[in-house]
Amino acid sequence: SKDFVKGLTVADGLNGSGLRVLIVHTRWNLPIVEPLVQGAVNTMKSLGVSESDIVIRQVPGSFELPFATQTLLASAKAAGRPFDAAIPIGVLIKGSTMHFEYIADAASHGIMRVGLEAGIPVIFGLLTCLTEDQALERAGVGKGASKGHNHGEDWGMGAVEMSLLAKK
Ligand SMILES: O=Nc1c(NC[C@H](O)[C@H](O)[C@H](O)CO)[nH]c(=O)[nH]c1=O
Repeated sequence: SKDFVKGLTVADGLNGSGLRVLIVHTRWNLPIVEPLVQGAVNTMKSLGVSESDIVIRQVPGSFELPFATQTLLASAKAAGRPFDAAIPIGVLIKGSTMHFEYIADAASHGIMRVGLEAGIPVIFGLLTCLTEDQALERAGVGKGASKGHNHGEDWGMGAVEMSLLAKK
């Protein structure tokens, strides 16, 4: 398999056709969140997921991601249209207070718990960055020549891979 990113390679033979995936993204830091969402969508489509099977919803900030993911997974299941995976996407950038730490801690533990309790793979789509440049780099829109790597692409691949793991 070709080298997808340093430390993460493409899992061979991923076929995402027929999978339904939920993306919940924040409006906080939207100029960085948008390329992350696009990276996840593009990668999932390249792995066979239909655009109509990718549902995109938004919330104010990362603290709202666990609740939104939980409630949207539950309502889709109740409607008989369950999701195979969810990708909550948010960008936390350290400010001058401890706010960042508390949200990062709450959101990361919350996102993990939602997946385990729902029995549906939930990808950790949270960037926790100390500077804006770090966040831009990890959304593939960095100011440097390389522009960095879009982690949204990894999250899209992970959603397909984890959905198939659960189905085997
Ligand atoms: O503070 N910084 C950030 C932030 N704060 C808002 C928080 O997530 C929540 O929406 C509010 O506290 C209201 O519940 N949300 C982010 O996604 N990134 C940040 O960098």
